Amino acid sequence: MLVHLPSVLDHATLARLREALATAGWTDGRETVGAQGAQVKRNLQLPDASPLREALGRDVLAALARHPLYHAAALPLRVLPPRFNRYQGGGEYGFHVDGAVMALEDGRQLRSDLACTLFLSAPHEYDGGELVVSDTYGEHAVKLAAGDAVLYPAGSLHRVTAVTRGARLAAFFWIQSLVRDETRRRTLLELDTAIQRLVAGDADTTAVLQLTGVYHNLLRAWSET
Ligand SMILES: O=C(O)CCC(=O)C(=O)O
Ligand SMILES: [Fe+2]
Repeated sequence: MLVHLPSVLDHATLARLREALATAGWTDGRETVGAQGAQVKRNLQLPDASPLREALGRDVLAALARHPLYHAAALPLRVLPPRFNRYQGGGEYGFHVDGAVMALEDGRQLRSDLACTLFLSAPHEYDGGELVVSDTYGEHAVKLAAGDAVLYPAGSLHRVTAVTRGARLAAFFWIQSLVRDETRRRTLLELDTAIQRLVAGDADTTAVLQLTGVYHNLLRAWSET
């Protein structure tokens, strides 16, 4: 399931992040992947130890914390601090699957259920740079407005096509969800969305209450902490 999260960043925050990244010190993106990833990865990243990455990563997480669809779709339990990447001059990232288990800074581990890319460049600023996610329905090319994000399964084959003009800036990170199974996560999102629609309309409040109970009881049954 791919979920589009519109307007994660407001204009002011987006402008501030872009200004900070314009003068940042970038390093080879191959530093954060294994041998297989290194064969297909051609991009730049902010180094993990960079204080700028930490500060901007906090801004990204704070913006996501205010986004209702992010919570409804991801049901986040743990999140890896965001990284920032830059593709330019033919830079690309070939088909790969993200590592299943990642180390958090506090020594705990994170199972990467979901990956998230937050676009920081507008589509007209670069050619190429589509995030292509392959699933049982085929390949989906994603290129979003600056400030928008997409959630996709970290276990899906995905790639970023070569950026042949301009530069593509993005933040990316991984999420361990309270609900590991994608079908269950999708069911909860659909139920949640339907309930929100009923609440916004003129629905029978007793029925809405009952459905809300069903939602929470399914979440209780399916969530792992
Ligand atoms: O740049 C992107 O949109 C995705 C990057 C990616 O797939 C990765 O770093 O594993
Ligand atoms: Fe990836």
